Amino acid sequence: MTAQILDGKATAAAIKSELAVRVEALKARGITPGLGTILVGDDPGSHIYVAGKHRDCAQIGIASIQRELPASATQEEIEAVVRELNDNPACTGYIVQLPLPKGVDTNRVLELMDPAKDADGLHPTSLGRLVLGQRAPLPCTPNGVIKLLRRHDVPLAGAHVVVVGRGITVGRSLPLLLTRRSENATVTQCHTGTRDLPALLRQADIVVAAAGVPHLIKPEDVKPGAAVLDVGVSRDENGKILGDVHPGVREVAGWLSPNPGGVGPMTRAMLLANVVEAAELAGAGAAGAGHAG
Ligand SMILES: Nc1nc2c(c(=O)[nH]1)N[C@@H](CN(C=O)c1ccc(C(=O)N[C@@H](CCC(=O)O)C(=O)O)cc1)CN2
Repeated sequence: MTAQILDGKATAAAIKSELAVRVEALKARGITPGLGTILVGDDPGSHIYVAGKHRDCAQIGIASIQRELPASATQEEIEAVVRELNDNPACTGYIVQLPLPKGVDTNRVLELMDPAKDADGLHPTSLGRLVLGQRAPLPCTPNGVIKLLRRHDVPLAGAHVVVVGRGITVGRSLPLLLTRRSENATVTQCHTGTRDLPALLRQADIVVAAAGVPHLIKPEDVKPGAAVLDVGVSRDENGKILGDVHPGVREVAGWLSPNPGGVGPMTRAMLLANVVEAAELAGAGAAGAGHAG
């Protein structure tokens, strides 16, 4: 068997075209969505991702507000930029690119953000709302995983999904999304402390590998026909991406999201979707207020 490729690049392009139409409609009503980014330090991956996010914005008509700080920035300096974007009316939503440099209190920075401007779904209020089943911006990579599966008709209801990883951008929140009634999957969450990971992987209908361990998922660990999504990113000495999934898995899996070209572009598309949706909601609120007055 050779796996069907879950093409994140093409799927993200289709989603971006749909979003461009919605941005045009917002602009016709005098609303211009603006995405802000706060990037601290020299992490090469983070610079690539943030540049990609602003390229995407330009493509679909979202305004860009970029803030960059050196790796030596203090907690206070970073927090001052957060406050500035909270107060900046051109910035309708923003993100703090993670990871922040060592020594910075990430949770304090995230908590200081105006939750109404959280474009990443990583503010404690957004994550709390997700737990409670309330409307909230969804974390971009988990939402991208689900949209990628849905747009390729991979069955989710009743599926056993093994999520490998417990980081805040993917592993922590993906099970929350997958177990909503609308998805109805059953999730086993694994991590570096999991005993006999291969035994659990072999039971999975869907594997989401987000551990950041190169080639952790081997062909013999995958049930024939399963969907395997490669989310983890490590880099070799030349900066080339090494995913969590061994290349041989392609011969066993039924579906495979490549890395690069799989979930990464979907993460960026879901960020744009959060920005557009927040602008639409704010616009609807403003219109409602106008009628009431
Ligand atoms: N504030 C956040 N920080 C981080 C998040 C996040 O969702 N919010 N997720 C990751 C990084 N990330 C988004 O910021 C991200 C990762 C990958 C890609 C992407 O398009 N990757 C390309 C390859 C690009 C390359 O050559 O390196 C692909 O997979 O094809 C976009 C965004 C951690 N931080």
